[in-house]
Amino acid sequence: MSTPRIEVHDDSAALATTVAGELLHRLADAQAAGHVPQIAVTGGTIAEDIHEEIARLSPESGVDWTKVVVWFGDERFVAPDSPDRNSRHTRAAFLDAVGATQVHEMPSTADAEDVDAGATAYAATLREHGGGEFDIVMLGVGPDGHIASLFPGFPQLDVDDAIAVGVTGSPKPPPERITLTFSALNRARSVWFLVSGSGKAAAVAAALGGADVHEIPAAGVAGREETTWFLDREAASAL
Ligand SMILES: O=C(O)[C@H](O)[C@@H](O)[C@H](O)[C@H](O)COP(=O)(O)O
Repeated sequence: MSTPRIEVHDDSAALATTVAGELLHRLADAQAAGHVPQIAVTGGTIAEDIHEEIARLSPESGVDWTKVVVWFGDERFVAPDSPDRNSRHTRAAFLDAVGATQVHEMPSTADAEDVDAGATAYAATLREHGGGEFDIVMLGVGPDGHIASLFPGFPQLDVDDAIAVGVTGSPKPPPERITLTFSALNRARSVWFLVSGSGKAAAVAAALGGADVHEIPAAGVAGREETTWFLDREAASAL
């Protein structure tokens, strides 16, 4: 487990541009070394800003997005055309624009009979590709310290024999979701937390201050080689 590194940027726009640029830089380096990088993306508002910056900056980056494997850290278990689908937003924000072709969406209600079956199917797909050999996992953080769809006090926090699980009764709507587990997330070489706004400041301080993972799930994730908290000033204001 790597020691967390903290980067504080003036505002969400600077944060989004920095993260997008760093991601493209890492992907280009990996491809130059003959590696097909695997990343996991997240939902949420700062992620959306970052994704739009990736689309803007990618043409100059030299990254071949047909040689990047894209996974999702979590997804809402809703209809495929629902505006709640993270994959729908992520495709619109950058995946379609950059020409990504190796994108593994989590099942929707059209793909699986229930959320647990959907999680089982996604875990099987992950295992076909190495079982979560993520180079970079990007995670937004909720005001309650949740990451992906791992919420405080939920039983999924204690699941250590599966890499993806179903969630029902999510405190953040919609209620049904599929999420990677700590087991999967902590396999990543690099974990990047993407956090903007004063509403997250307490959760950021708690996560970095050694909070229990059952109270602040963000405290339960670290990369094997790198853990970086990309913050804006507001999100860093309680540090
Ligand atoms: O599907 C989801 O809802 C997201 O994956 C979720 O984990 C998100 O990343 C955080 O809730 C932060 O979201 P914001 O950046 O919008 O606060």
